[in-house]
Amino acid sequence: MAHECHIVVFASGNGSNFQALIDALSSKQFPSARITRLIVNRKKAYAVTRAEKAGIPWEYFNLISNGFQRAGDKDPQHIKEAREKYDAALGDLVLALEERPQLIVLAGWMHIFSRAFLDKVKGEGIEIINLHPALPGKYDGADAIERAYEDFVAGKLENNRTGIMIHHVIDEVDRGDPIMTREIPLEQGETLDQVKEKIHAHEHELLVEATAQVVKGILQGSELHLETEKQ
Ligand SMILES: Nc1nc2c(c(=O)[nH]1)N[C@@H](CN(C=O)c1ccc(C(=O)N[C@@H](CCC(=O)O)C(=O)O)cc1)CN2
Ligand SMILES: NCC(=O)N[C@@H]1O[C@H](COP(=O)([O-])[O-])[C@@H](O)[C@H]1O
Repeated sequence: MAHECHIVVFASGNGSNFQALIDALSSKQFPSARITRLIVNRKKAYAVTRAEKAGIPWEYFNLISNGFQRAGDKDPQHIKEAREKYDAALGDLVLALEERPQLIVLAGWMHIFSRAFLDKVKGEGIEIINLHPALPGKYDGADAIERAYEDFVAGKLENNRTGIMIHHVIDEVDRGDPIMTREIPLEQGETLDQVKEKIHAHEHELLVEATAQVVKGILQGSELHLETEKQ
């Protein structure tokens, strides 16, 4: 049977990048892969609607509504412990999936993982990649597009260019090795919404390209493993 790469997508919002992956995987050009689950941490994420339309099972798993953190609790130690318990439970959830993934794609997932998730999942050989709307080493964290645009308007954006990247996920946020990057020039007079629209269009392309590259590597690795086992 042809080997197939199982992908779990994590999202927190609209899911347009998730949709780009759904559409790409239905084409013959994409290497053998299937999105076996969507995981969201926001109940109203439109990504859920996209999953339902595509017949992809989905799971809502939230730090507060699943009881890991009390709403309004501001104690830093409580928050740290709650996040670690949530992350460990989310890792267990992934590892318990009937179709265990070989790849996790963070497509607009707005939660910073602790090592409680990363070590558990990576320890089982599952790769994690993330889409970030900035170039390596620039605008780490949330609201990257808005911050780059603010610098552009203030005449402080280097070469009047921002960009996007897909990178391996490590503990340090947005500092994992880049897989693919793309520079995006900003033009005088562009509004923030126009810039966002332009960036999202590039994201949809690059995320598909980068995911296909990672999937090919996973499939080749599996074939090599199977060959070795036969010897
Ligand atoms: N350990 C890692 N976790 C995550 C990474 C990563 O590289 N390492 N990438 C992020 C995705 N991301 C940027 O690409 C990102 C997402 C969210 C945040 C953030 O500040 N989150 C806050 C909550 C914000 C909110 O709920 O609106 C938080 O988690 O407290 C920063 C960067 C995914 N995880
Ligand atoms: N730091 C992570 C981050 O900012 N990710 C960004 O969230 C958006 C999700 O859009 P989508 O829900 O339409 O795919 C995308 O722009 C993605 O780069």
